[in-house]
Amino acid sequence: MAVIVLAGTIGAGKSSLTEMLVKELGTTAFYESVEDNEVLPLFYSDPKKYAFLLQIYFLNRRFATIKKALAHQNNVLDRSIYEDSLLFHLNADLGRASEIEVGVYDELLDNMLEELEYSSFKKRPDLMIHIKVSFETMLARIKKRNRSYEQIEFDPTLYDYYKELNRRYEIWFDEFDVCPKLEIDGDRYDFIDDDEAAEEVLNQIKTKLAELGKLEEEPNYQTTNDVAKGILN
Ligand SMILES: Nc1ncnc2c1ncn2[C@@H]1O[C@H](COP(=O)(O)OP(=O)(O)OP(=O)(O)O)[C@@H](O)[C@H]1O
Ligand SMILES: Nc1nc(=O)c2ncn([C@H]3C[C@H](O)[C@@H](CO)O3)c2[nH]1
Repeated sequence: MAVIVLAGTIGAGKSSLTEMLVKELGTTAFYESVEDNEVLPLFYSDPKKYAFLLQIYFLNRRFATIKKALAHQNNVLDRSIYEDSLLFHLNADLGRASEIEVGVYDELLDNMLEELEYSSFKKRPDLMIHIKVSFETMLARIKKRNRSYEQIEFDPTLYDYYKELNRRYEIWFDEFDVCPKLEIDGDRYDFIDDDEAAEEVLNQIKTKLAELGKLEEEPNYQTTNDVAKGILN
């Protein structure tokens, strides 16, 4: 069984790579709640009012997703529960959550992580993949995807928010030690429009999975270096 989680800043390419990866590996995708998320547009229109509510919403949805995902043999999760705290604390540092809210949230998150770690699930991800992008690429991708409430034209303060978020993500990933990890260069590889880049990225992931013993022999799957062949075990 392999649980793969994709991490990265806003617009890094997590949903896109999730889709590619599940096709390649024949596994199941679990996407973050965006289109059906009624709190997200509220948060962007009034972050101070809705930061805490959005965070509780995401935490609840992520926990439910993890429970569902762990019922499957192999799966890919678009964004991990380990990033929630990073996003919330950035908002808290910007004065969008009170001290009490921060305390309640941190305790709730700890409780949920403990539940994943020690109770019936007993499961950490098998691989964390971080898509690293520069701030310039982050801005370009947010623009390209064009969700109205995420646009800097909609709220110019988002420029500093995005810049700080991207900076914190790099530190967060360097320090992340919950499970094996891999970084993909999202600036270098346009895995959306360039087939060779897509193949290269998939090969990097499959090679890492093979190193971890999470790919098994299967002739339909091949990497260019021939190290990793197979489906997730
Ligand atoms: N490597 C890439 N090269 C070029 N374009 C990309 C790449 N990755 C993603 N994109 C494009 O960038 C935009 C954002 O990608 P995507 O929605 O996958 O990001 P995300 O990390 O899931 O974002 P969010 O966390 O905000 O939901 C999309 O328009 C997508 O087509
Ligand atoms: N504040 C905040 N906390 C989270 O835990 C969180 N998770 C995702 N998001 C925002 C980023 C994208 O706009 C959009 C899709 O990723 O949702 C979050 N925002």
